[in-house]
Amino acid sequence: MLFYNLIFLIILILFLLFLLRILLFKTGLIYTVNKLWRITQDWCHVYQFLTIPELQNETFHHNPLYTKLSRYLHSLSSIEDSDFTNLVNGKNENDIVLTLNPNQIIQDSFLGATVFWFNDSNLRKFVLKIRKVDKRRILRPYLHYILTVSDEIEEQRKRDLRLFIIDGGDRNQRWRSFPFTHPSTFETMAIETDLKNRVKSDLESFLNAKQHYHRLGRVWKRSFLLYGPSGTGKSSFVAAMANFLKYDVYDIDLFQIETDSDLKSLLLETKPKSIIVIEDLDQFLHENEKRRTKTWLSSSGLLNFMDGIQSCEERVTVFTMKTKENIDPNFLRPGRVDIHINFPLCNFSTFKTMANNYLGLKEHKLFSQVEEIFGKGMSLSHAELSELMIANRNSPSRAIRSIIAVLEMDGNRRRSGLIGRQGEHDEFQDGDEGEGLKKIYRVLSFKSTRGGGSSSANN
Ligand SMILES: Nc1ncnc2c1ncn2[C@@H]1O[C@H](COP(=O)(O)OP(=O)(O)OP(=O)(O)O)[C@@H](O)[C@H]1O
Ligand SMILES: [Mg+2]
Repeated sequence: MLFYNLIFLIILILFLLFLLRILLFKTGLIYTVNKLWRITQDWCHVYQFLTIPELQNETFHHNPLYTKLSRYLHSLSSIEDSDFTNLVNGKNENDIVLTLNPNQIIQDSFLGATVFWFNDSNLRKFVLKIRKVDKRRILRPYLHYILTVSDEIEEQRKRDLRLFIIDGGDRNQRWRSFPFTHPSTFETMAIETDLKNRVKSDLESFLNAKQHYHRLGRVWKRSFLLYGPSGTGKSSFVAAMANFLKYDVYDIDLFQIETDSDLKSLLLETKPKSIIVIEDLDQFLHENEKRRTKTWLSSSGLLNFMDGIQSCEERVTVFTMKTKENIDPNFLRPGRVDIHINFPLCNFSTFKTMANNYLGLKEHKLFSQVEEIFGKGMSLSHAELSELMIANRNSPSRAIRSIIAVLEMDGNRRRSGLIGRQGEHDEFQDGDEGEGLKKIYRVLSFKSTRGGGSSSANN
């Protein structure tokens, strides 16, 4: 009997403890208990207060430690849990950042010790409250740790990529920059795995090849030509390269450049660790042949740029064009362009990758029909396929049926010679769809005067 009573008592105690836990969490009592516990601890310890003022006492110069500490404190997760926190906009309009409220106390721990920080905004200083017993043990390594973390955060912030475009209006400040947030990566692009890996390893070896280039007396730069019809992913590939390398992007619209020296000075204003993109080079070269005005960028100016005469180190240059036909081979020779990558229209394999990415389809009964049509030589660009898939994303069967219909319609038209696919011919029109990176960044309000499964990569 006694045994059963004991078991009953244990179960009852466990149940009550369980209820108490729920009560504490749900009602905020746990918070009050924690606070009381902290006050009790405060009574038992001797604390020391260290201040970090914003201005250095005698000189009234800015105290760099204050900035670094502020960066560190604002990155702490405990700032989210504290009673009062300010919400302000970050550097980007869409960022919301938490900042320390005056007299708000936040907690941090280091090497087993707990320290407290608060912001005395009237006197513009941060105050560190640290137990005397911990001070000798942790203060130096803790401050050192703060500086290291703060530098890392700053480094990361600086590496938030930016897209630079030419500001036609401002003669003094030619480059205008915006956050580069394009989500394209080599993983999200439907391109052959082999090509993807070759490009990635080429870029990786470029990153580590500074000494190698210099030993050979060459400028440490790499250049790519991406060519293929419209909508096959050339601009998306540039974005993927930037995200892979963590390089900023400078988008050069050759139509906005008036003279050779203009191009030169623009290049000299670019920073290392950047990709310089020249979209639709073929279009420019063809139009340039027609114009021949004196105040226009010359072919030799462009060739000098490609040769790296301006010595722009640590840059990757990317040219895009629809076709290499009728292009002066001088522009394409090795050294000026290191790697040529062809961007053809989709084949069945790229279609399957995109069906998997966009529709979550690995297999479907209509796939054999699609394969047959691709086998007959009919095709669509990645842009066309992705549009059809996105528009019908709620019904994969409908998506594939509409792709089949468009492919067949396209094939019939092409057989009867009604249309030629854009980009298969050397037709270059003003206001062409291919405004490249600017098209991607249409969201930016800045207006410029003009826009500006792969098969092979060959050295
Ligand atoms: N390989 C790909 N994988 C997945 N989607 C792709 C791929 N290529 C293109 N797309 C889709 O097509 C759209 C257009 O691609 P993008 O602008 O990169 O083509 P482009 O070759 O630069 O065209 P243009 O010559 O007209 O400038 C992209 O936004 C993307 O949605
Ligand atoms: Mg493009």
